[in-house]
Amino acid sequence: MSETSTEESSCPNGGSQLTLDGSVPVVEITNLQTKFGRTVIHNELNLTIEQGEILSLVGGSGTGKTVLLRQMLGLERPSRGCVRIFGEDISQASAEHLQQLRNHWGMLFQQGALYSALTVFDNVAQPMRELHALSPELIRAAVLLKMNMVGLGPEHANKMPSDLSGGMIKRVALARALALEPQLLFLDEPTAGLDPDLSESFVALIKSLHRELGLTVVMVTHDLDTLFALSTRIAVLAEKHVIAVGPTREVIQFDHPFIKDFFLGDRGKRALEALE
Ligand SMILES: Nc1ncnc2c1ncn2[C@@H]1O[C@H](COP(=O)(O)OP(=O)(O)OP(=O)(O)O)[C@@H](O)[C@H]1O
Repeated sequence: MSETSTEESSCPNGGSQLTLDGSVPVVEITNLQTKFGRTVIHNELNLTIEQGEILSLVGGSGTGKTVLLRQMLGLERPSRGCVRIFGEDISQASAEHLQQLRNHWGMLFQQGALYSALTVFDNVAQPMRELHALSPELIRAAVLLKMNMVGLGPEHANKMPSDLSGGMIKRVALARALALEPQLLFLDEPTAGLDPDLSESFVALIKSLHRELGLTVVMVTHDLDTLFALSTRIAVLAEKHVIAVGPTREVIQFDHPFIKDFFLGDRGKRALEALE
């Protein structure tokens, strides 16, 4: 885990605030502060994400979206405050426990991040093999099932990442992110680098997987079409914290220069019109 300047990163006693239906939120971030040296990136940042949401994080460049995502993944520790995932304080979790928790979430990195020396099959199988608990037959069946879920037939199993198009790399990376049947999926710029048609079909795939698997999704994206098509709520990062969070239509009404620029420029208006 990489270190920011840590002062007292911990959660208040007493456990998670329950949601309206009495369940524990999937993600609960409380009074989070992130400092690199003297530079404060986040301050008094709060965010709760409930089961089944697709929450998109947006904000200007350098507002700390990626850092926040990495903190939710347990890859970075905040300087202060609390990050609970499935009710567990992950900044206090031991490396071993964090590894177990990681099996409950999947991550799709921006560039796909496939192992270039491994075939499609082996890339998807890798998280399953790391469990050291599944037989080769079970892994084979599960890999083919995950490939099928993302629209890749068995004929692609022995291909190398260098043989794949950008859209296929994203699909393989998504199959790998889903390998351990996570309840929570993190997406970093899922449609970056895809042309509009591929982007649209990848969005449709995420939408159907979200529905079928009952996933909770946390996404960082600059792409307004992707944002509007997928998000059940949007959280806007500015001035070191979440300045607005809610359904798209509510957030875009919020009176803030970043929100006006980002959502109500020409591109934003076109994307909104396409949604109506
Ligand atoms: N390990 C680090 N050490 C020092 N500064 C860092 C570190 N990681 C991130 N930062 C700084 O924290 C700030 C937030 O970075 P982050 O990558 O989270 O921004 P972002 O909102 O994702 O930006 P973008 O939209 O441009 O990708 C940046 O100013 C970055 O330089």
